[in-house]
Amino acid sequence: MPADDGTRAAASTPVDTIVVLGGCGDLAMRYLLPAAAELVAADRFPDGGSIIAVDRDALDDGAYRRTAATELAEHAAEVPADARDELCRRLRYRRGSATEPDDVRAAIPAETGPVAVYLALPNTLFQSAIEALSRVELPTGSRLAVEKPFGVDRADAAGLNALIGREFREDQVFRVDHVLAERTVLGLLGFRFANRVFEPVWNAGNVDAVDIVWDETVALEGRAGYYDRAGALRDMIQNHLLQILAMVAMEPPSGLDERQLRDRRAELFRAVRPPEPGQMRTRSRRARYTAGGWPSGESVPAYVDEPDVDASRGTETFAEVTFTVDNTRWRGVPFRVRTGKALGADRREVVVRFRPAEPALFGPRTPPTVLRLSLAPDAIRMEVNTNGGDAPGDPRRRTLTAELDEPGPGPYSLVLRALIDGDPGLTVRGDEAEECWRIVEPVLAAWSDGAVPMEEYPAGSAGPPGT
Ligand SMILES: O=C1O[C@H](COP(=O)(O)O)[C@@H](O)[C@H](O)[C@H]1O
Repeated sequence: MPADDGTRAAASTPVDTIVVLGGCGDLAMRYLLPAAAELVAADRFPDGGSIIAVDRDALDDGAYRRTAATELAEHAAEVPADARDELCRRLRYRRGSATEPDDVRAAIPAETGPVAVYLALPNTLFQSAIEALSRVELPTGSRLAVEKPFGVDRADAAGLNALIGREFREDQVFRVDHVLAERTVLGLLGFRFANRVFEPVWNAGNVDAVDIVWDETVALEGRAGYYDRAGALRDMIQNHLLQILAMVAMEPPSGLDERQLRDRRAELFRAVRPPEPGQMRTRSRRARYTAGGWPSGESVPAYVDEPDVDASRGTETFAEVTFTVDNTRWRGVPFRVRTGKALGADRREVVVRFRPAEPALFGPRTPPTVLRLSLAPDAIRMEVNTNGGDAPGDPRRRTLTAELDEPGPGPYSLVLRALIDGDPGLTVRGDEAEECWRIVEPVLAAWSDGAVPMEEYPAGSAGPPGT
């Protein structure tokens, strides 16, 4: 780690310049610029602030702004046009390579205060981009944002952490996981800890099982170059879904600052157990979509026939794993985590199934209470029993619903604002990233050894049979 040379306070000095390495890429165009436009619209982008995009395309400021305006019209259509135009005026473009120190140095304005450097790059370039950055004298208090997946396995993540740690203190590093900034995920803190009623029943004595589901209708969206090397488990479970699991299962923090929250999540990750080798076939599933279509009539080719997919890699587009949490609160409770692409419906939710009520009054078939914390649209639903009007012993199912539909910044806007402010609480600490790899590696190994068969499901269906 670099010496704490008295610049610690500077890490939380707001920055007004964000340098995006990979400024022409999908992440920048679909997520970062729209998020920045939202901040401009909400008057939360720094006064006089700018985004400097660095990429290899032969563009100048004007051409980059025109490209960005077209992309913003598509991906940030709900942001008022004047805010999009204002953001475009704040964009600069520098042609160069993210892995060439001279190019990166040339993109940093002279006489500037701290900057944020955002690696919006394929993760195969992280190491060389960080090595290049290490040869650039960044202004004191500058910070680094890195996208996921953070590394390709635990050893790789540890190597990246060590490399980053030579140049940046941990509080200057933002390993972005935008799902942590999703309203329902963030709202888990208030739901669990700002109510008296849930915490006492939030344990193995009362909870039967937890499901964390992230089903997507979208297929590859032109991202085969990345996705075919990642697969569903690395793309979604190693990071986003394990982070949701931690927010559901962690112990109460003693404060809401980044240190307390990340300590609690890291402690929870250390207790998460993947299936034992002999359980892999019953506690994990992998599958990939075959040709099919959506109810709109649009047809979808089989995954293996998608452009740029190498069928010999055997990449899964659906993954399901049942983890356990080896601590006093959760011992014995299955946490089933599942995600897939090209499915028939979008479904993103945490489902907490409680143990059945005592059967004495309403009988053994009374369904248990089920709590559904849904994302997109954000809502909390609790399926409970009452007794019906006709007879006292006739249970009726009712749903208590709270829609969380207040307008507000999207997750990437919160991520960018936190980066500007220097608050890494919504990001992943180095030890969390390594633990998450420790959790999924045995599953990846079992799958690559062929211990779990690759199943199939037609695109547009509910997933492999029985899921
Ligand atoms: O990081 C990723 O997330 C998206 C899902 O998040 P969303 O906020 O865009 O809905 C997923 O489709 C993608 O494969 C993954 O890389």
